[in-house]
Amino acid sequence: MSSSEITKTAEDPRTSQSASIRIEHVTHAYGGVTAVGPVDLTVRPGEFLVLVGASGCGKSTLLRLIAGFEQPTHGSVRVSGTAPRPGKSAGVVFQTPRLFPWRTVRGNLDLALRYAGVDWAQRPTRRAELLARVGLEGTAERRIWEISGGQQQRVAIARALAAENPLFLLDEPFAALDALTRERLQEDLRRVTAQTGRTTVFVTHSADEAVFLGSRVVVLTKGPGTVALELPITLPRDDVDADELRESREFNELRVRVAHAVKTAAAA
Ligand SMILES: Nc1ncnc2c1ncn2[C@@H]1O[C@H](COP(=O)(O)OP(=O)(O)OP(=O)(O)O)[C@@H](O)[C@H]1O
Repeated sequence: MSSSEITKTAEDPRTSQSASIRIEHVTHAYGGVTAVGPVDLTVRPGEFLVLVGASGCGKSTLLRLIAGFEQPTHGSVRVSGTAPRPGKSAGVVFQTPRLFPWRTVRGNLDLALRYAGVDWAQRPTRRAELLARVGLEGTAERRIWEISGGQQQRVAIARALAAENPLFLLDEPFAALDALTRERLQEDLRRVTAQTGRTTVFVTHSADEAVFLGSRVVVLTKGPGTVALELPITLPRDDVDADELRESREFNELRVRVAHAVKTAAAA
């Protein structure tokens, strides 16, 4: 299957609500110290782009620029043609779930739905849809501190999906989870993004995770990060058995290629 078949196009109904991203000659400095760039990148509607690189190369900074939380020092970032608006242009998931621990799952999701302007009467239906989408049916009345770390991260994903933003940004969301939970969440995220067709940018250290999730992987050089490698991931995205995929020769060849590029870029 070619990468163009995997990457949904603008005509695909699943991507009609998806964002494009254009990053042109972008650098970002904190107090005069350049953290990332110069970077040029284009993300097409419906793509699942994964940014990989060594610690400190600027992955989170790039994601924060796309979210509009930071402004580029040079160059421009455009989401569907306009400057990103913090908290509006994208649903964002961080490494820690950042939920209200004393509230229930329902309470956390209802806040997100209210913030997204969803009518009170529609909230129960939307909430049930979101919980089903992230595999959390039956947990609505549990408090955040009563559920596991993996379940909390699922709530964070559901919350980020609540506003139906055309862009979904995730910054190492599974880094703190055990290996099995991490694999389950990767599988669910792969399914959810395939269902919604939403443009997604995901940050990770892991070559394995990058190849499993991405329709394209971008490896950054060590800080200040620039693009060291862009690799289309030509693995099937719909109706796949996750274990078979992880054990396939194609998956492992791509994984080795990305891991090698990360190592080389970090040493350069
Ligand atoms: N708010 C900040 N103020 C000053 N420097 C910062 C700030 N945020 C990040 N940096 C610096 O910018 C560089 C890139 O950081 P960033 O967090 O973007 O990298 P990263 O690749 O996401 O790292 P990690 O994988 O460890 O999370 C680092 O040198 C970091 O110390």
